[in-house]
Amino acid sequence: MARAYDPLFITSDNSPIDVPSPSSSSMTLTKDELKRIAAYKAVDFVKSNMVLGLGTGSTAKHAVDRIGELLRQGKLENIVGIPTSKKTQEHALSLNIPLSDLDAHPVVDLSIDGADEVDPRLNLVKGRGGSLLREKMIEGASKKFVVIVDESKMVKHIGGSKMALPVEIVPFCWKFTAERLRRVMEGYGCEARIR
Ligand SMILES: O=C(CO)[C@H](O)[C@H](O)COP(=O)(O)O
Repeated sequence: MARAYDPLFITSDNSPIDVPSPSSSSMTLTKDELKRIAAYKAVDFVKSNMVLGLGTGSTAKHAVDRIGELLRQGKLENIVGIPTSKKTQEHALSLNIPLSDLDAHPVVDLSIDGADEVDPRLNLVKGRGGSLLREKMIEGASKKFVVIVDESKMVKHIGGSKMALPVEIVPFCWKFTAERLRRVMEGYGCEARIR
């Protein structure tokens, strides 16, 4: 059962994992420190010889940092990362994490990423960081997907944060697609807007 820890962990087999509460000392952890603690915990799932999907965003960045650190220390070996964005690609390269793609590695052992919203049934909104398509491709090809979120991402229902729902479209005739989306959303109080 999920407890009110911040952050909360969930895995693709739908079983929430409790993370020990941050230090009980009087030290107050910032949101970014909590993200880092959660991200490091996610990296506990990483073993040598894995093909890893590397997520995008401020939370996933901590996981990539940790993977780089463990490789440098020799605690992890023979890791191949598949980045979900150009930004993550550059970051992983700066940490000397060997990279590949889905053509060369169509099966991914584990992906680690953040999310924008999570509902009680573990439905997610992802992609506000702008890498929705790559994330869906890489994380969809993964045997296991660890999602790292803090409490601010937990919503009663998808859309609960009232923030934009990302939809990635191809540039070709984008106005046509935007109009189709507008029609689909008609009556739901949404507007389709290009970011
Ligand atoms: O989906 C994503 C990128 O497309 C991110 O995982 C999501 O936006 C969460 O980002 P952050 O960890 O910075 O809050």
